[in-house]
Amino acid sequence: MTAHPTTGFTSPELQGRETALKPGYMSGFGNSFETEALEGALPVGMNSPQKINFGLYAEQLSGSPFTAPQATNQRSWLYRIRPSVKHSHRYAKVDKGFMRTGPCREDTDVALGQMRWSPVAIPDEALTFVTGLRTITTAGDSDTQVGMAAHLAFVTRSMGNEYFFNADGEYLVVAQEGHLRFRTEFGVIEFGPGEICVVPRGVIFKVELVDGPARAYVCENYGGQLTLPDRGPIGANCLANPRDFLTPVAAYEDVEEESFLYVKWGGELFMTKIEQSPLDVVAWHGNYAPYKYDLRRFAPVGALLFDHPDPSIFTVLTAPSETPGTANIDFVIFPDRWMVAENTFRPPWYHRNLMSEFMGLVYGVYDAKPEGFVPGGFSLHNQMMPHGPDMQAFEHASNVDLGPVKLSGTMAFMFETRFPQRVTKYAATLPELQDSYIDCWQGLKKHFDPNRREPK
Ligand SMILES: O=C(O)Cc1cc(O)ccc1O
Ligand SMILES: [Fe+2]
Repeated sequence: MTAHPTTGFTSPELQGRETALKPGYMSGFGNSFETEALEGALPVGMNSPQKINFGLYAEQLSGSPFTAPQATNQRSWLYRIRPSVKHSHRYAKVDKGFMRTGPCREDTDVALGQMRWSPVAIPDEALTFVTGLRTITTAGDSDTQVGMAAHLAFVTRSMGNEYFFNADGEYLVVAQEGHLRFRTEFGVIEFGPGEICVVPRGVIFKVELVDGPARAYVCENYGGQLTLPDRGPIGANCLANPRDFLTPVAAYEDVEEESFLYVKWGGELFMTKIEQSPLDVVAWHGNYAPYKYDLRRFAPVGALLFDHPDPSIFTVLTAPSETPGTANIDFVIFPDRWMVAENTFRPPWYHRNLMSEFMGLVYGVYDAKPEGFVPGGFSLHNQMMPHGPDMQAFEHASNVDLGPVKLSGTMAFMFETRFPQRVTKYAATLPELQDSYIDCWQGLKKHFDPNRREPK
């Protein structure tokens, strides 16, 4: 496997070398990349010559309208053994299992309120990334390209001659247990707990296990692509830095055997049989491609003297809407960090929010919920539903001596959207749904005393 000579990112050369860059990846966010698995496969200076080296076909994959402004225009050119159109016969609708797509208003008896689930155990049955995808919430409408879905993915079996693409949105996959290998049209991405992988809408891939059964949280973005947030007065550095995003170098399969291509389109699942592997892209260039990111590379910026800033300072990626500052999705993390604020209630404040908040915990302890919110579990604080630290966290944070404290070994995250999130029937009927969640605030005491003044 060799990358394009001009990029310098050739995987064999990097193998075994102590380098910031992992073998097989190119660094940067939203770059115009170019990479070839066979030297000379990329046409030079043009996209579509009359004939292409090695008898390859040229194909454009557009992630934005052709006419999108330069800053949001996304497309890649793929040089492949056969064009994708040869990768499909007639599509047949197949059982979509527990996959749901917004708008989805399933009849559930679930009462309005704050919700939390214990981790759902990885099932014993054989599940691929496709059959093991279980939708927890949906928001907005995939047809109008607004909103999102939050899913759990259980993977107990690698996909062999099965491949998949999602026409309804892009996937942001947050590994929680076990490593996953995404073999995509663009190359191979391997990642595990603490890392994320983003697969843009329409990109064909299959998922393999690396070290045993895996569980992941997945955000499906129906809207415009996830991008880096503007840093404003923070300046040119910190938070998620572009160089830490890794896109794979080209890698292809030249496999002539019957394969099954699954397609999620319009909220339904379809399948078509093809005669060969669709991962036959020998070279590609462009800025529309999958990538991975290690969340531990996130450089947090926070309160240096007093008060608790809004969690938007921990935004890793954002999918903007047409309204400035009102995201279709913000992907926010709560990583290791020092707490140093003086005379401050340090955990999240009590709040009610226009945006709805789906949270998960990859590992460690979340400071607002030391009990009950455990790795692999998840919670939903929907539009305008009040929430905040549980009684135990409130009493502790209100009375503890405020020296510098490091929150270590922790990684919580939030999928935050401007839309209300509708809970699926699957999620509403899970035995892991915690009936007693709201009791965590029941013990909050009345401390009010008109004569009590805190010392200045
Ligand atoms: O609800 C939560 O736990 C997430 C959250 C964290 C925080 O520091 C401030 C606001 C917020 O919604
Ligand atoms: Fe919140």
